[in-house]
Amino acid sequence: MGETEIKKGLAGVVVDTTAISKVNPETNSLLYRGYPVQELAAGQPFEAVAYLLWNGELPDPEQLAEFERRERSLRQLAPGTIELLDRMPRDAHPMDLLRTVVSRIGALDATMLDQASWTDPDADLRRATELLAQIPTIIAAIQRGRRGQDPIAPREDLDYARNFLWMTFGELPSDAAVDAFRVSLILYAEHSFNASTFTARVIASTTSDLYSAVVGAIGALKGPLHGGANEAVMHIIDEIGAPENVAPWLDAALAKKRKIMGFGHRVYKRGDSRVPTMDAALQRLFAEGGADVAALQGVYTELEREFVSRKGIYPNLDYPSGPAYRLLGFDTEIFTPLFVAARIVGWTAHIREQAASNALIRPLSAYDGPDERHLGDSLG
Ligand SMILES: CC(=O)SCCNC(=O)CCNC(=O)[C@H](O)C(C)(C)COP(=O)(O)OP(=O)(O)OC[C@H]1O[C@@H](n2cnc3c(N)ncnc32)[C@H](O)[C@@H]1OP(=O)(O)O
Ligand SMILES: O=C([O-])CC(=O)C(=O)O
Repeated sequence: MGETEIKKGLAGVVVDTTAISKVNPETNSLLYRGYPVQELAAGQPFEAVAYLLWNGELPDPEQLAEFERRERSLRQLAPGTIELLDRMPRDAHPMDLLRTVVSRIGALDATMLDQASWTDPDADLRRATELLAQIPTIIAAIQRGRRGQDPIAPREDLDYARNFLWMTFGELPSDAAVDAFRVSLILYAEHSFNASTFTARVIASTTSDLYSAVVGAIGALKGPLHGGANEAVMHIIDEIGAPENVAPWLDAALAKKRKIMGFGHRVYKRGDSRVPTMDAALQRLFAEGGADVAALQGVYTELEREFVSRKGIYPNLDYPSGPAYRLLGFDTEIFTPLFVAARIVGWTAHIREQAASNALIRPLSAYDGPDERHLGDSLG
């Protein structure tokens, strides 16, 4: 391979510019269009953050009202969607169900018949808004289907976060619970060139369409090294069971060289900028009490303390989000779809940014297979 330096996993490689967000591991900060994400999470509606990421500026009150009106008007699913879900295995992974339904939304969009429209920025904003509005309706139906319950229709009198919880559970939780959900959506909405966003940008770079890019991104997010970690965190916490089991469990896991899900990050090496905000929301949920909270809180606290002190590897956003989603009442397998619901904003912002200044993404590889040989060689 000569002098070629291989950057395995593209680690440390800067492949393009972006104006959407800035992840800064030096200052442990994350800016959305210049605003610290903590400031946005402190009080902005998720809808305002979506508007900001797509348009570059926060909406004024009229713009926000118009954006909310439009999002609320688009929440209904196309005919046949629930029937499609019913025809798939009820115990299929919700990410596979969601990926399939999103793909169908693309097939139903008549503008896909016109190739010239595939990368049209206005059409893409319309498509992105429809996906933003409909993904919660799909996820809520999947969650209810897993419990043998019928879907609940969206309500236009409720904001995004409340409507999502209403469609899932048929009741509204406490204000602290709604707020923890809103905070998680804002923190999950965008994170520069992470694996799923980069996947979306690779697909967009071929001048394919937004739906194809989103379906690919859903596939990339599903992996436990990326978004699937919020589900995997919960499996680990359930496996440990009680705080006193943490140390022996960790001894065995590390001896087997298991990855401890919800810890570590490709970019942040001294802690994920979003964790303190999500952890504070989780602590407010813990304070509300309820069944099994003590064991969950105990394992969560002890595993972080023990793993950080042993390895110096810090929690990422998936670590507090998993337990928060458990306390909100979602099945563990629904956690990564919830990440999709938020990240659709970042993905589609990046797909439009890629299209606006496109270059086909096609890196090089260093060949290390057999030297040139010929079919006749083996005949001796
Ligand atoms: C929202 C998100 O997508 S955030 C990421 C969610 N993913 C997870 O939580 C999965 C668990 N974490 C990991 O697998 C990793 O930390 C990743 C994939 C996120 C980042 O990995 P990379 O940047 O490639 O770092 P890499 O995996 O090389 O880790 C460096 C070292 O730390 C160790 N390490 C990193 N994370 C962990 C972990 N969670 N558990 C155990 N060891 C870990 C590695 O084993 C490696 O050790 P070594 O040098 O002795 O081989
Ligand atoms: O940035 C990454 O590599 C993963 C991540 O935290 C995210 O996508 O939110």
